Amino acid sequence: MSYPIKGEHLHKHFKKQVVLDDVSLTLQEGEIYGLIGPSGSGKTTLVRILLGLEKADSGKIELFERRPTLNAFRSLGYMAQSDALYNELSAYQNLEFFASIQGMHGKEKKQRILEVAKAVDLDQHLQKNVSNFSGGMKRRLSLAAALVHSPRLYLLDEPTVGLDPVIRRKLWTLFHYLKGKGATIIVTTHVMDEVAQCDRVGLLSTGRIIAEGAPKALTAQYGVSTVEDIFIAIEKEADGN
Ligand SMILES: Nc1ncnc2c1ncn2[C@@H]1O[C@H](COP(=O)(O)OP(=O)(O)OP(=O)(O)O)[C@@H](O)[C@H]1O
Repeated sequence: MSYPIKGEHLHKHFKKQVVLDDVSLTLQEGEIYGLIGPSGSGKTTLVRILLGLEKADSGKIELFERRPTLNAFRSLGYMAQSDALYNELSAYQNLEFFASIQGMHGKEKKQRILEVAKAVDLDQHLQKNVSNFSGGMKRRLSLAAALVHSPRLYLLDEPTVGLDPVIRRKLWTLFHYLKGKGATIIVTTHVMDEVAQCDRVGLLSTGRIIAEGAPKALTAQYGVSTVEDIFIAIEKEADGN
């Protein structure tokens, strides 16, 4: 089985704070991997290290079974927690920008922009300036920007935050569709019904992945009925309760 991304023995600290303490994870091709953990447990830091946006103090990353190059990092589909969009441009122009830096042009670019806009339900709003978008519309546009070049690997940092349940469900249908096409997805989330939709989940706490596996296998391992119960137990432990 090939693996699109692998992090080995990753360590990271900010000043005196140890954020990642020997984290290793390997994603399998075509899986949706949910990264969960208490707020501040290092999920975003881990994702940013896997993306090459942050440097680990030590440890190793492989992308598509190779030492990553800048181009390999750039080819990934990344959706950050805060939207990195150009407010003064239209949604179409934003997507055009992201498609262009991925080397797309001409008819193919235009067609793909329309496709991804439709996938996130923004095809009727492409000519609007992003400054007039709601928070949820901006999230969806950020996701469309991450999809535009059809990457094989997506790193999505809380992609559904602030979205209504109908749109959230639509986006998860889209994630499953992408998976069906062979893409691999790592997604951070606090939403437990999303966790249940992941093939595997990694629980990050105090800088370590303390448990990893299919949601059902994990709940069985912890003797609880939902992943939420594991999560709550971890938070209590972190608070010293
Ligand atoms: N650039 C930075 N400089 C200093 N500290 C940082 C920096 N980035 C993150 N941290 C700290 O590292 C810890 C982990 O942050 P991170 O954003 O990775 O957590 P998270 O699990 O993604 O949290 P959330 O679920 O709230 O998004 C936090 O205590 C945060 O304050």
